[in-house]
This record gives sequence, C-alpha cells and structure tokens, in this order.
Amino acid sequence: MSELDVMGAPGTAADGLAGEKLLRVENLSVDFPTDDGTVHAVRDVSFTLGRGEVLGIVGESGSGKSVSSMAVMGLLPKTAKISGSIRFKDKELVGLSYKQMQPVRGNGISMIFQDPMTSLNPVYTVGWQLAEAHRAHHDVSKKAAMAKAVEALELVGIPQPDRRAEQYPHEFSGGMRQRVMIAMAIINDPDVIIADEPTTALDVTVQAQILDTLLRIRDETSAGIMIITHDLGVVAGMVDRVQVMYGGTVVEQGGVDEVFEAQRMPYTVGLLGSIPNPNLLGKRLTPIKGAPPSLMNLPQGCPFSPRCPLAIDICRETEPQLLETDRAGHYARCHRSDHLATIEQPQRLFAHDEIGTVENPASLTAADPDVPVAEDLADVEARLHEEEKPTS
Ligand SMILES: Nc1ncnc2c1ncn2[C@@H]1O[C@H](COP(=O)(O)OP(=O)(O)OP(=O)(O)O)[C@@H](O)[C@H]1O
Repeated sequence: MSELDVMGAPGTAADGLAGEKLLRVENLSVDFPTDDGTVHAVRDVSFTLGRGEVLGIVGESGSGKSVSSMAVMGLLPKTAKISGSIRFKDKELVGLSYKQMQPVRGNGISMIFQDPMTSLNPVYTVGWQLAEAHRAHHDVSKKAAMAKAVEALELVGIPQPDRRAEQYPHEFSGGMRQRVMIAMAIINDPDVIIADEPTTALDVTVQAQILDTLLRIRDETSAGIMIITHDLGVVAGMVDRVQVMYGGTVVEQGGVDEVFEAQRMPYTVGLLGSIPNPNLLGKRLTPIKGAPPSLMNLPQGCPFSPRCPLAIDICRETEPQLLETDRAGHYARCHRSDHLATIEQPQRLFAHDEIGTVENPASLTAADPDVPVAEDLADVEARLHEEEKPTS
C-alpha cells in the first residue's frame, strides 16, 4: 500500500473521525530556492482534517509546521515552489493566485497568528476591526457587522462584549487579546481554523483557558481545527490526532492516545521526554541531544538518524516511508519502529541527563535477535541505585 493510499483514501483509519473531510493534503512539498541553495521546507506531507476534528501538528522549530499551514492559507511568498495537492472540500488550492484564494481565506479557512499585537491595528477599536473583517466577505450594514463582532467576542468568552468592542487593543490583557484573535478567526464562520502557536506567549493558566475556548468553538461551530505547536504538552488532552514533524516531513501520526502511549518513532519519545510531566515531578527533563538538520543539507537516510539512539546502518542510508504500525491508524516513518515497540521504558533512550548517556540502547529492550543485549534495564537500575548510595 502506498503512502498516498494510506493517508488520502476516504474512509481509512488514517482519516480519523468519521465525517466530512474538509482538508485533504496529499504529497505536499515546498522548496525555497535561495542564493545558498534550496531549502526543502516541507517534504511529501499528507494529512486530512475532518469536520469537528482537532489535529495537533508538533515539532521543533524549523521542522516545516508553519510553512505547511501557510501553504494551506495560500500565504507563501511567490518564490516558493509548491507541489502536491491541497483540497479544501472540493476545491484544489495549489496553483490558485493570491486573489483567487481571497474568498477561501478568512471565510473558509482562517488562521490565528502567534502575536496579536502585530496582527491587530492599534489605532482602531477591536469591534471596528472585527466588523470590517466580516464586511470584507459579507455585504451587510455596518450595524449588522458590529452586532456580529459583539457576538464573536461573546463566543470567545470576553465579558461585557458590547463595551469591550469599543476599546482599543492596548486596553486588553495578553490572554484577552488572544481571544480577540480567535474572534477575528471565527467572525466569518470558517470551516477550518489554523492556530499557529496560539498560546506561546501566555502563562499556563491563560493557555489552558485559550485552549478550552478553541474546543468550545469547535463544539459550537463544528469547525475542524489545526493546532501548530512545538509543545506536545499543549496538544495532550486536547486534540484527536497528532502529527509529529521532523526535517520537513511527518515522522509519526495517529490518534492522540497511540502517540502518547505507544510511540513508534524515537523522535516522538524524545519530544515527550522534554515536556514537563506532573507524574514525573522531581525528575529532570531530558532534552534530545544535538540539533535539528538543516533543510538545505539533509543528511542521507533518516534525518533523525544523527540524533537517534536506535539508529543502525539502514537508518543512515535510506529514508524510511511513513507506514502503518502494529496499531491501526497509527503511522511511523522509522526503520526501528518494530524494535521500539519492544522497549519497555523508551524514555530511557534519551535519559542522558539522569543517568549519563546509555551507551548501548539495546540494553533497554527485551530480547531482540537483531541486536546484542549487553545489559538488562534492571541491571542499569541496580547500578544506578548502587551509585546513589552514600560512600561513607
Ligand atoms: N521564505 C522563506 N525562504 C527560505 N526559507 C524559508 C522561508 N520560510 C521558511 N523557510 C525555512 O523553512 C523551514 C521550515 O520553517 P517553518 O517556519 O515551517 O518551521 P516551523 O516548524 O514552523 O518552526 P517555528 O516553530 O520556528 O515556526 C525553516 O528552515 C525556515 O528557515
């Protein structure tokens, strides 16, 4: 079965929740030719988004998350070379001009940007800006547009929306401004909302409120929502499906429970180890050693292989395909996926901060005929225990 069959065929498990498919992205690639060479920003990315579904797109900085979403919005610079297909309902978006995209943008698909202060105009009231955004797509009176603006402010949980509509952006707190951005994104009842790092600049309590607001919008409007974030913690408990990106492509994809509980790509294991986890209080976070690859000079083979504790020769030679794992609807781009499935505490693969680099990660697995087993996990733990004992 080809990757396209897996990701794009109607009714497959990869399609996620049942229901109308709003977005179908198939084999999307985006290159940026530059004076220094070509940046392969997005490579062969396929996914779908259904009505009422929340999809989390996660990965480190520079993994191609924003470029993928800007391609969907038709907001890439003219120099970008785009191939593949992006279908919004029945409409192909790849190849449309900026002007041809105008009716889709904002109306059918809208975006919540990271920084409200650069997206809102400081010299106009919030209500005026919302009303104008509505009038750009609807032939309605100023009064009707303002009523719609107040309704949108109410929907995103802003108290006294009619009074707040008359205020300027600087009169709102950071969290309230981000709610205004969400109101801006929903003012034209879009089918798809793309939220690019919607909570990055906010404190944890406000983050949770904003994410709750997005879920409430989903419940009330049935929009499909794509949340782009570098923080797996943000998507936990919120999204239906997760798509993990690395080196410009999708390396793991599946239902949120599968991806959080049974990773089949070591990069996802590493990402999970580097988020705060209330169940692991007192334990140090274990960031993945090394840096993401340059998208201009990708290494041969799997782009994660230079940082991967499980890499073997084939990983350094051939880039794997995104294939279904042992769990239906769960996909991984990894030669070592089956092997990873046998490891009981995969977080230990990246546990260099706590216990020093694990020299032979094969030691963390149950018997595997492919690799020599040097040391059992129980032995590692016993050794650590010994090392922690006071010497006197
Ligand atoms: N206009 C452009 N010209 C050249 N390269 C670009 C351009 N826009 C983006 N890139 C490159 O494409 C790659 C992917 O960028 P992208 O913004 O999608 O990453 P990201 O995963 O969203 O990261 P972040 O979380 O930092 O936004 C990066 O290497 C970036 O430098």
